[in-house]
Amino acid sequence: MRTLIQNVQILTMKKGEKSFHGELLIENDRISAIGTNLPKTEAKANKIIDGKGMLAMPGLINAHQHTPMSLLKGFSDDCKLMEWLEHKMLPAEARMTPEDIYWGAKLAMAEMIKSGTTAFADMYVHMNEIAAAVQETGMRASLTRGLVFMQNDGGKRLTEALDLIDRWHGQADGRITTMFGPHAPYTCPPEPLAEIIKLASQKNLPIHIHLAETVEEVAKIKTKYNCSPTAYLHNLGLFTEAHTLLAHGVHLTHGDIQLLRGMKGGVAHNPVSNMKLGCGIAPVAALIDTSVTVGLGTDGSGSASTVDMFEGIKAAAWMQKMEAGDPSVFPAHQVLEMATAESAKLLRLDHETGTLEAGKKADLILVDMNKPHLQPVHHVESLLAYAVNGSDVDTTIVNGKLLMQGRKLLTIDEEELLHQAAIRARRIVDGI
Ligand SMILES: CSC[C@H]1O[C@@H](n2cnc3c(O)ncnc32)[C@H](O)[C@@H]1O
Ligand SMILES: [Zn+2]
Repeated sequence: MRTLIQNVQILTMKKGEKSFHGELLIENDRISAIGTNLPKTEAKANKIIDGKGMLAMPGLINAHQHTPMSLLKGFSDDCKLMEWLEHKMLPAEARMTPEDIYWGAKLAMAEMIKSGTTAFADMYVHMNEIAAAVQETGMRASLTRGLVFMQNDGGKRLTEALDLIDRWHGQADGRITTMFGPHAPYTCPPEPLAEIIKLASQKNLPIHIHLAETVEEVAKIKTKYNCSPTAYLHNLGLFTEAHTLLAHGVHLTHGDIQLLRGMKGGVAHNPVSNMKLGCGIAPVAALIDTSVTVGLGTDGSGSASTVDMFEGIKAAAWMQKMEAGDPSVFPAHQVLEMATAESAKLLRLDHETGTLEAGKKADLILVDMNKPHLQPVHHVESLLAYAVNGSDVDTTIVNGKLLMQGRKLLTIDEEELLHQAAIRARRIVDGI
């Protein structure tokens, strides 16, 4: 199958490359050619997409998500993280059936496809159902069985994590990869955490974990282990043993950031969730100055209310400009890079996605720029970072396959999805 997208403005997100008018040829799952006036592309194509008025860019990569929490959006807002988690989310999650997880995950995937996300990192439970939803929807995902060791059934959960890895790593035409997912320093004692780090190192698989999200977490770990959450993970060898995706990293001291220097992986910054839960402002500039990779995530819509990465892009830029008291920090190109190429590094997918290049996977979106709020186009990247909304995405392509065109979902029955989500969400929260 060869698809040609012609007559389109292209932003590759390759370092130092400006946007240009041209064409892009997709052969099966990969980009085979990209540029201006490519020779004989029309003759080679089975399908032609006219990109007039559109902007082609790499699909956005959501580096931290809990997809089934889409069923809990708006259920508990305006309260502190621990209260939100312990009194609202956990009781609701205890009522979710595997089928609820499947439909909740699919609901988040529909929202992601419709707002320009092509790949995401997920941490949750009942991962077979989430993997099945990924297989059907056509998205790319790095899946993690979240591991909480507060009760005695941690062993069973670890077995489930290993089962996810055995069954799904590399499946769905390679669109699914897996990680280990110890939930957070405050839910994972040293012994099981050390075991997980050893397993991740042996299997050469990454670890996805929440870190230093609240001041309460920092105080808890200090009381329990007499160190910071970051030092706790460092002392267990995490940052040298495994590629690590750290979600949040809000409360990091200068000393903590030094412990992250040279780590494989990096930090998923979740500005919307952090602001909405009143957690604080992550030291993104200091992390980047220390050569720590910082990608962008939304967190689940149970906290963030939305998994629209274009909202995250705006929030990240504005939050850092405000914090620095300097509008020149985090310019448009840099925040777009966080949501694409840098997030790809966190998912260990940068050899395949994150930029538009011949040879890479065809994971890309077309943004419809022919709208009042997106005209005139002085600087494409400024509009993408500060003016585009998720609903401006017209077309979403993953692994060379169209998942949405003209805003119509092509792999999901939207009507059935909305019906299932509504009845299930009502049942789950009823009486909590
Ligand atoms: C064991 S699966 C994942 C687990 O994480 C919970 N969760 C969702 N968002 C957050 C967050 O911001 N901080 C900590 N934990 C979070 C989710 O409810 C699941 O129980
Ligand atoms: Zn989270």
